[in-house]
Amino acid sequence: MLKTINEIGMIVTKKIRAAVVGYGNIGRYAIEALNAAEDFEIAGIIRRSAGPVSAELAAYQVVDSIDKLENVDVAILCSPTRAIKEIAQQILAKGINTVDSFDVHSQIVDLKNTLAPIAKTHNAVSIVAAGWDPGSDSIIRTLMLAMAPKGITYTNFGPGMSMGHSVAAKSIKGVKDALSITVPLGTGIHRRLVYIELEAGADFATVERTLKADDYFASDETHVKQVDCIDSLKDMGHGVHLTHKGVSGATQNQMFEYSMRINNPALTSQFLVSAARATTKLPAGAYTVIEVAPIHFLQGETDKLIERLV
Ligand SMILES: NC(=O)C1=CN([C@@H]2O[C@H](COP(=O)(O)OP(=O)(O)OC[C@H]3O[C@@H](n4cnc5c(N)ncnc54)[C@H](OP(=O)(O)O)[C@@H]3O)[C@@H](O)[C@H]2O)C=CC1
Ligand SMILES: N[C@@H](CCCC(=O)C(=O)O)C(=O)O
Repeated sequence: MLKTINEIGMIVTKKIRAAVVGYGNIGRYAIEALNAAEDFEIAGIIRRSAGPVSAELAAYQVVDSIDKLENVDVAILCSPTRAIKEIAQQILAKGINTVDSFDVHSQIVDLKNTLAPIAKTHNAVSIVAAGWDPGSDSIIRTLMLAMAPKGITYTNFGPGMSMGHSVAAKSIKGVKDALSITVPLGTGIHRRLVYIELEAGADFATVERTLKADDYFASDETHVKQVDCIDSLKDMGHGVHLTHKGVSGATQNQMFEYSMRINNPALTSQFLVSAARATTKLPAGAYTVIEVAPIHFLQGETDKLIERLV
């Protein structure tokens, strides 16, 4: 809940009004997660083209610009990673908080530093890279390092569907649909199996070459296979096995593990909603998840949460 002061100076609480930007996999599950969170209400859904509204969205305002929605506290950006920087800048400049699950790890610092001055100028908050990896896994890696500051952490994904890699593959000219499966080879090394459904007349060899040169794939062993129908292969399950072996103080051989098997968009969207809540509790600026106090992600009174969790 948001605490605000009304016209006669009284403190009142109200639900956090969230807008969902982009109605793909993450967008769909974001609506589900918002509906399950009692401190949120859905201000509307922003699509590139508002078009005719499908039955499942009939209960919501579907618009092509955030300006057409009223009193939005936070925009949950469910757009492709490569569109996030542009969209976040525009929305923060209107004084509206943003959260995203931007997942190009090497560009997160740049994204945060680009958004921070805009957020501060317009009294808004942005939490970037707030899915599960980057996102909740980033917090686990941070904790592991706090518990054993010397040592090596391995992040082993899958096997499962990477949304980021699938979106990157789908964006290549000539690709109708794509599914990128991440296969763990151990010690943080992965193989990519990318299934591609081509547009009529597209050349497979050109698509394969373009895909293998894309930053999402260039540094991993990548196999591209042409198929007739992506939908018949698609399963949005994924997972991670994180390990850290290191040293606490001067004592060696400290071993930590963290594992999960998940529905990828459901977890990503849930954490985005938790991050959207956190934006309402922070001073203006841009943050990664490891810079946010964990309690800010949760609904409820501070003392009660401390009693339950600490
Ligand atoms: N950090 C993490 O842990 C994770 C991050 N992600 C990130 O989430 C992103 C979205 O994934 P997913 O929901 O599967 O993707 P989808 O392709 O299913 O959905 C993206 C939606 O964004 C809109 N869109 C499409 N192209 C553009 C564009 N060029 N510019 C602006 N908007 C566009 C469309 O919605 P509309 O037609 O309504 O406009 C589309 O449906 C991925 O790129 C991935 O990087 C995903 C999972 C985990
Ligand atoms: N960012 C990922 C989530 C983490 C898994 C991953 O990075 C991978 O499979 O390569 C995704 O978009 O699904």
